[in-house]
Amino acid sequence: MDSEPVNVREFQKLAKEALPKMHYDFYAGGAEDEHTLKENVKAFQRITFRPRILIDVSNINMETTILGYKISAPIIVAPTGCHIYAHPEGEVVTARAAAACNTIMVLSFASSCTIEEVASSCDAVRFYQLYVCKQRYVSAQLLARAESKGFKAVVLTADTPKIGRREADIRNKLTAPQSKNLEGLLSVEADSKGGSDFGAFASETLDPSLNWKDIAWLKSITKLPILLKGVLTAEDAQKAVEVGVDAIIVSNHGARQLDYAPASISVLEEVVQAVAGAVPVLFDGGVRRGTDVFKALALGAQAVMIGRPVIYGLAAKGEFGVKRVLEMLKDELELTMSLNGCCTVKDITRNHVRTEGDRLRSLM
Ligand SMILES: Cc1cc2nc3c(=O)[nH]c(=O)nc-3n(C[C@H](O)[C@H](O)[C@H](O)COP(=O)(O)O)c2cc1C
Ligand SMILES: CC(C)CC(=O)C(=O)O
Repeated sequence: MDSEPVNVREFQKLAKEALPKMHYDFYAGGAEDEHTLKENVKAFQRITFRPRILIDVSNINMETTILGYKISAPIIVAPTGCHIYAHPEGEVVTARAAAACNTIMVLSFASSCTIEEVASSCDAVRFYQLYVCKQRYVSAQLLARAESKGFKAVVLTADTPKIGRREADIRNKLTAPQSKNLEGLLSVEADSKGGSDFGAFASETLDPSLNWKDIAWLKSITKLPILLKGVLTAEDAQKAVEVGVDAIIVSNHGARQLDYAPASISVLEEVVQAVAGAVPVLFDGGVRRGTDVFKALALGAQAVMIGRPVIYGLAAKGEFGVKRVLEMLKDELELTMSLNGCCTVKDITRNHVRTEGDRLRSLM
């Protein structure tokens, strides 16, 4: 592509050109037939607006707060592993870009850079994403390090008791992650049996016995607020509130875990209704446009998290690329708010969107 990208999707093409196939496929891929991967994006396309007119939109304010922390717009950086494949300096660069955009980055447990490197890269509010390992002391130690380095919340990813079947990674024989955080704590060597070493490492490391009772364990080892990531049903949303998490993240892990899990946006409202305002609900999966951000907010999300586009920005143009991705989404959100007649994020309501469900109900 000769010209500068004009939207977030165009960064994907640049990233594909910039990266070795094995690493591009790791970032871009989903589980099995990638049905959910496509649905995450397509389901947004089935939601339309009910824009309101003749509202003074000369001043738009996108600011919001997450767990009391002010951010410039309801768009934050999702936890994604292995940024070193996209940029030689890895997550440190992503962290700087997020900070420059006045937003929160969630640092992945599978980050290439250490917690300490990211913490000292720049001043910003950051959250830490936790996987629970079979060797629980590893998770406990990493969380303690994040807490001592000023991370403000822990995102417990609950949709990965085992790693999803990512066939591109198996075909490419993806190598195990380079994780400086784990040095001295855990070996990344694993027997892939001819498939992906990355998958083999994850299978040997993730604790499939993790269950609802372990939220009490997590609370016993940290004072940080807990966000539970991977909720897709009303039942689990209610349980999450009962066990006392501080926020819920509606997510299907960017369609990398269970294929034929629902598109995240298609279940957001179900979760929001079940939670009934008890805790904030965040959202991720398939957000590629400011219009997508608006739709998620209209269906009850407090903020959205961005996964792949951030990595594509990093791979294509480093810190500038991540900033551009976040700015493009913010600019598009601002315009979408203006054209829907909303001056602040609080003005965005359920009445501003029409979902597939609404259309079906209107036919009955
Ligand atoms: C390359 C890649 C690595 C990921 N690594 C993690 C991870 O370490 N922890 C986690 O909770 N989620 C991880 N995710 C899932 C993201 O946090 C997020 O749920 C997803 O990417 C959102 O969908 P999107 O990519 O369509 O924006 C990863 C996603 C991708 C694409
Ligand atoms: C399973 C992890 C080690 C990484 C991850 O969450 C991902 O690649 O989606």
